[in-house]
Parts: sequence; C-alpha cells; structure tokens
Amino acid sequence: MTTDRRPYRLEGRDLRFSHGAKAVLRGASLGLREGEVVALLGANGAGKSTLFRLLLGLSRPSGGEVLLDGSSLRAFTARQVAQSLAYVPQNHSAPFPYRVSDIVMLGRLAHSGLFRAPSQSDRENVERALAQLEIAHLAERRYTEVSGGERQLALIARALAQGAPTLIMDEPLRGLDFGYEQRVLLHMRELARTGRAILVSTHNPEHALSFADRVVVLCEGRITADGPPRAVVTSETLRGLYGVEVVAVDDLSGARRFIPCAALRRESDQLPSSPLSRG
Ligand SMILES: Nc1ncnc2c1ncn2[C@@H]1O[C@H](COP(=O)(O)OP(=O)(O)OP(=O)(O)O)[C@@H](O)[C@H]1O
Repeated sequence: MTTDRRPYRLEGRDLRFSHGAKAVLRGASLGLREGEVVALLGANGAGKSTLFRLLLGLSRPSGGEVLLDGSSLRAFTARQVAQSLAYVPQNHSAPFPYRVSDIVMLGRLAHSGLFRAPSQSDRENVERALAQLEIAHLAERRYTEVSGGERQLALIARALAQGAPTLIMDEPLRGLDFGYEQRVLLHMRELARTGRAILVSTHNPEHALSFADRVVVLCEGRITADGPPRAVVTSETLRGLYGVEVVAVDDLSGARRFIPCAALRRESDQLPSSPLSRG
C-alpha cells in the first residue's frame, strides 16, 4: 500500500453498488491526489466503469461515500462537479451529426452554462485541446462520420477543453493507433506534471507500468492492490486477474514486458522447423 500522506483530491470510501441482484462493488476504496496518474486494472466486468460513475456522481452508491477535496460529493452542485471532474466515457454516441468541434465545445458547458454563446476563451480552449491531440483537421467533420478512434480522440479533447483539475478516463486508448496512443500517454504525463490528477482504466498492464505513478487493482468488488507500478503489476497479479501465465522480462531500456507463456511455447515449438534450426 502507498505511504504518500498528501490529502486526496477525489476519494471513494468503502463503495458498494449492485446492478440488480449482482453486487458489483463490495466495499471498494481508492483515492487520487494532485499531480498523479493512477491506473486502474481489472478484468472485463470487474466494475471499473461502475466505480468511475460513482466517483463522478453519475450513480449513487448503496454504501460508502465519495469525497471531493475532503467534502461529500453530494454537497456540490452539478456545475461545481463539472468544473472539478472531467470524464472520458468508454461508450458515447451523439444523437445528431454534430461537428467534432461542437462535441469538444460541450466540455466548456461546465463554465459557460447552457444558455450563453461560447466566449472567445471557450473557443480558444477548444482549439487548444484539438491542437494538443493533433486532431485540428477533424474540427469541421461530423462526429457521426469520423472513425471510432477519431471519436475517442474527440472525447479526450472534450475532457481537456473542460479544464477540470481531475480527469477520469475509461479506457481512453481503446481504438487509438500507435502514434495517437503514445501522444495521449505523453500528454497525460504532462497534465499530471502541471498538477492534474488522472484516474485511468486500462487493459494493458505494460501501459500501467510505463505511465502510472500508482496502480490499483479491482477484483471481486474490492481494491485488492494499490501501490507503485512495479510492486503491483507482477506475473502473479496478471495470473490472478486474467488467468494467463506470463513471464516478466526487462528489455535493454529497463522497461518491463510481459510475455504470455503460450506465446513462448509456440515460438519454441516452431524453432526445429525454422530454416535456421534446420541449418
Ligand atoms: N446497466 C447495467 N445493468 C445491469 N448490469 C450492468 C449494467 N452496467 C454494468 N453491469 C454489470 O456490472 C458489472 C460491471 O460492469 P462494468 O461495466 O462496471 O465493468 P468494467 O470493469 O468496466 O468492464 P470492462 O472492462 O469490460 O469495460 C458487469 O457484470 C456488467 O455486466
């Protein structure tokens, strides 16, 4: 467990939640501090999105509480929450063929409200967010007509334009090509350097190792590990979470990679029949 004593900006304490008869969260506790990137790992269906919705105040827990800067989230107005927490959801569809720049502008509603025309500052924030993600060329395209990865980037840009000090990102790298994936990861680090707090779910343990300050594991409705990436993301953790055997290997740069044992076995099976081994 972590030894950092700084106060949490956002905290879930002993959160409980059920979907119908299914208890999804059974007392999950986690916190997020200024300037840190926390990666959340958990199998499909573990409850990561459910946990995010509770932390954002979009669903009410049946037990436990969410604290924003030390006070109950329920004491804040929707607008105050929107100015504090930005969200990149996993699924999103637009009912109308809005332009990508309109979708990003929605992030500014937290500041401008529904009934005021966007200000110069709102427009600048939108342009900056599009430029930061290198998607300015998509601004005039219809959100319903761009690709899945491009829609994902628009949602990330919307969260950036919102300018909230805390970001909650539900698998934000899903569907991104390698270049955009790297740019978003670097940008997340830059945001944390300037004081933002970022909670991000991922299914890629190597990403969690390379960009997070802390890794949290959600399993069977509880947080079962919370600490430095190298201490938490181990072969044992991955076997327990995903039921796969992996070998941890440190490459020449010192980065840790996980190689599934099945892949190693396949490679060694192929060796005798390769041209080199036939020599
Ligand atoms: N609206 C809903 N109604 C009923 N059950 C739901 C609903 N939303 C989620 N669930 C169930 O709650 C559990 C947790 O779902 P959740 O989406 O939070 O998991 P997750 O960890 O985000 O999964 P994934 O990694 O696949 O996105 C799953 O078993 C899911 O089927």
